[in-house]
Amino acid sequence: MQQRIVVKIGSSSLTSDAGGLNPAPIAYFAAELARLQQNGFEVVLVTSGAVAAGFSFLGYKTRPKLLHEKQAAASVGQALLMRAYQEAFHQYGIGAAQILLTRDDFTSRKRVSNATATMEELLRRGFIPIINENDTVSVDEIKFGDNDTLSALVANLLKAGQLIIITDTDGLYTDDPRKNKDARRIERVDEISDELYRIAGGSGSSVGTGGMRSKIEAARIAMRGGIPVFVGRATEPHDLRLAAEGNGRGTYFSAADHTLSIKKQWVGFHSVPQGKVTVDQGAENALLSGGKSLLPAGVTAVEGDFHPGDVIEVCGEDGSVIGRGVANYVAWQLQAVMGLGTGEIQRRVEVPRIEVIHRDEWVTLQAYRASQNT
Ligand SMILES: Nc1ncnc2c1ncn2[C@@H]1O[C@H](COP(=O)(O)OP(=O)(O)O)[C@@H](O)[C@H]1O
Ligand SMILES: N[C@@H](CCC(=O)OP(=O)(O)O)C(=O)O
Repeated sequence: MQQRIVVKIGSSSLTSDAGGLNPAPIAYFAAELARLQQNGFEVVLVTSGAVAAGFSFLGYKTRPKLLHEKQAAASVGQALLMRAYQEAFHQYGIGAAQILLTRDDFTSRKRVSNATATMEELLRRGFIPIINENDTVSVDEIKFGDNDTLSALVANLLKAGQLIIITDTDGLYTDDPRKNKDARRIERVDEISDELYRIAGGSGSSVGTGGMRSKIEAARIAMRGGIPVFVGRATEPHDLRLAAEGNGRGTYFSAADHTLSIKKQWVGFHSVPQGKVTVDQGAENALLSGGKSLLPAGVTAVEGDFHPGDVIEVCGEDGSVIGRGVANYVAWQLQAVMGLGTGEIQRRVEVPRIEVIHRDEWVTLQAYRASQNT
C-alpha cells in the first residue's frame, strides 16, 4: 500500500513580512512534493498563506488584525495561492485541487465523510488536495486560526502514515530560538508534557500565527491517532524526502502506543458538546480508573438540551470537566431518572441502552487535552 503523507506549510515559509507570495518557495515545495509523489507517496498539502498573500494587494501595510480585514485579505490571497500552486504543479504534470474547511465542518460526521470521500477520490486520480481553512466563513471563536491543528485532524481523517509540519525553524527548541541564542533543539519527543507547552512560544514572524505551541497541539492530536509527526524546516532539494525518511532538520514526535479509535477521536477532538452532566465520586472513579460506563445512578445534575448521539461533557463533584462522551438519553429523560438504579429505570422508561455514556464512546479529558491551559 502507498504511504500517505500530509504536509503542512506555514505562512512564514511562503511569504515575507511585507506580504505577497514569494514565487521561489512555491516552486521549491511543488518540486519537493512532486518528488515525494514520484517516490510512491500519496501527498496531501495543508497550506497557510492566504491572508499573508492577499493583504498587501488590498492596500494594508501590515498583516491586518480585524476579522473582516483578514477575511477580505484571505479571499484575495487564497485565489493567488491556488493559482501559484496549480501553475507550479503543472510543471510536473500534477493536478491540484482546492479544499476549504472550517472547524464547524469537523463537528458534523456527514460533512467530514463528504470531505474525506472527495480527498480519497482526488488521491485515487493522482491529484494533490490542497487544504486551507475557509477563512471567509470562519469566525474567531470557531476558527482553527493557524493551520497546524487542521493538518493534524486531516491526517487523522485520512489515516496518514505521517504528518510533516514545515515552518521557518528547524524544529522545537528548549526556548524560542529567535529570542534565546542558547536554546537547544529537541530531536525527539515521545510524550507531550505540560513542560513542553511551557517552552513553546507564539509565532516569531509577523505573518505566522500559531507558533510552536499550536504545532505541539497538532502533534498531540496526530500522535493520539497513531501518526508520527515531524516539525522542522525544508529549504534545500530533497529536504522533504529526508524529513519523510527520518533524516530531516527538525523534531520528530513518535506515534502514541495507545491510540484513540476514530470514534473516540471524533468525540475528543471534533465534536462540540451539547450539554453537561455532573457525577458523584463513585461514578468519577468508575469512569477514570475502572474502565466502566456511566450509569444514571451516578449522575447528580443535568444541563443543556441534548439528544441521544450528542456529545456531552462530564464534570466531577467540584465542577471540573473530567471527560466527554456520547449520550444515550434525551436531557429531560436523564433528569427524570438520574440517581436511580437500573431496575427502577427499566420499570419507568424505555431506553435502548441503560448507560448514559458507554465506555466505548467515552474519552477522558487527559486523552484529548494534554494541558488544561491549552
Ligand atoms: N520553543 C520554540 N522552538 C522553536 N520555535 C519557537 C519556539 N517558541 C516559539 N517559536 C517560534 O515559532 C515560530 C514558528 O511558528 P509560526 O510563526 O506560527 O510559523 P508558521 O507560519 O510556519 O506556522 C518560529 O519562528 C519561532 O520564532
Ligand atoms: N488560513 C490562514 C492561516 C493563517 C496562518 O498564518 O497560519 P500559520 O502560518 O499556519 O500559522 C491563511 O491561509 O492565511
